[in-house]
Amino acid sequence: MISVRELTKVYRQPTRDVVAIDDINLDIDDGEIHGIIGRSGAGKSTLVRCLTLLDRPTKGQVIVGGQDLTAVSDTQLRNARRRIGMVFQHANLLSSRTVAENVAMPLEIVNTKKAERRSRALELLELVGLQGLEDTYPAQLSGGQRQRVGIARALAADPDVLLCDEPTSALDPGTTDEILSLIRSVADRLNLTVVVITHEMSVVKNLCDSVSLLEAGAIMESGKLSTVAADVNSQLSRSLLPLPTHQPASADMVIEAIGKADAVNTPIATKIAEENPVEVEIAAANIETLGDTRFAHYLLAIDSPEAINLTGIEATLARHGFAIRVRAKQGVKA
Ligand SMILES: Nc1ncnc2c1ncn2[C@@H]1O[C@H](COP(=O)(O)OP(=O)(O)OP(=O)(O)O)[C@@H](O)[C@H]1O
Repeated sequence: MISVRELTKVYRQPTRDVVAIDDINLDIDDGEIHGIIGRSGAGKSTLVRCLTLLDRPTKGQVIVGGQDLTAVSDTQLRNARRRIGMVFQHANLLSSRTVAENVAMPLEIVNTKKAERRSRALELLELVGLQGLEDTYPAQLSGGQRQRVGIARALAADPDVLLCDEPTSALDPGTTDEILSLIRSVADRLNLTVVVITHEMSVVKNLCDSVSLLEAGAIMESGKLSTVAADVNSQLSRSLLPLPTHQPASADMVIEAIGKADAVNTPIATKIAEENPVEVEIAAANIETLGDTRFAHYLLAIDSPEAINLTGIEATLARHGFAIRVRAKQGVKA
């Protein structure tokens, strides 16, 4: 549905060039909700502008529904943009217009008749849970309600793609949860492909099927949430399944292990101790559900009076479905 190929954006400045987007490749399937997470300055805003061609990429392609937006005429681009609904951090509603008129604005631009605009607005307001508020004004609404209006407006022209730029960054945690479940439910119902730009891992955890980590304009990691989380060497996994910060001062060996699904039910410390001549302590643990899958992330402190046979421990963990990363191994057999 959405393919990005070798996308690059360089801002030319008098003294230096700023590479804001650096050779990005990305494929997002139909109906998928993809999160792009990055810190301030990572290039998120530039990427959003390049995805909609509001900013011309220096190089590369943005292909939406089989159409390369970098290679079409201005008229074709305007039409293509109508298939992409935008949700912003602040709903950016017009204060002089009613809620229904705000929702219908994308239809006004394409000269849809007034009665039809009204009926579409009412339908969408019901979809986002704001029935009865059609004739109120934005100032009479809460932040969460305003964002619901923003979502309804993004859906007015019946898009295939929803591009959400920090959709919950201005909201409190409870309202954030409500807006994320609304995005999920409209995406499912209308079979939308969704791109969510965020700096918050909780948005990725609660909403997305897949994720990319953007750093200094480049994608460092990308994949399905369940695959990325299970990768013990992944930077994203460490943020998706964070371990408590208080961890053991020392042990002969310290291992991080991540398992998912059935592996979560295994008493892994007992299994290691049964199969290897060592003592095992679970020094830190995090058990979480991402999407439909349960994950266990452990920090195992292993001690032994003798040199430790790492291969044996690795075999036990692998047999029970755990991927591991050895953090410290002063007690390991050479
Ligand atoms: N118009 C511009 N001219 C020059 N440099 C720019 C321009 N827009 C962005 N940049 C630079 O590109 C890089 C990426 O900026 P961008 O605003 O896309 O990051 P961001 O991840 O959206 O950050 P934030 O979350 O703080 O908005 C930064 O180094 C920024 O200074």
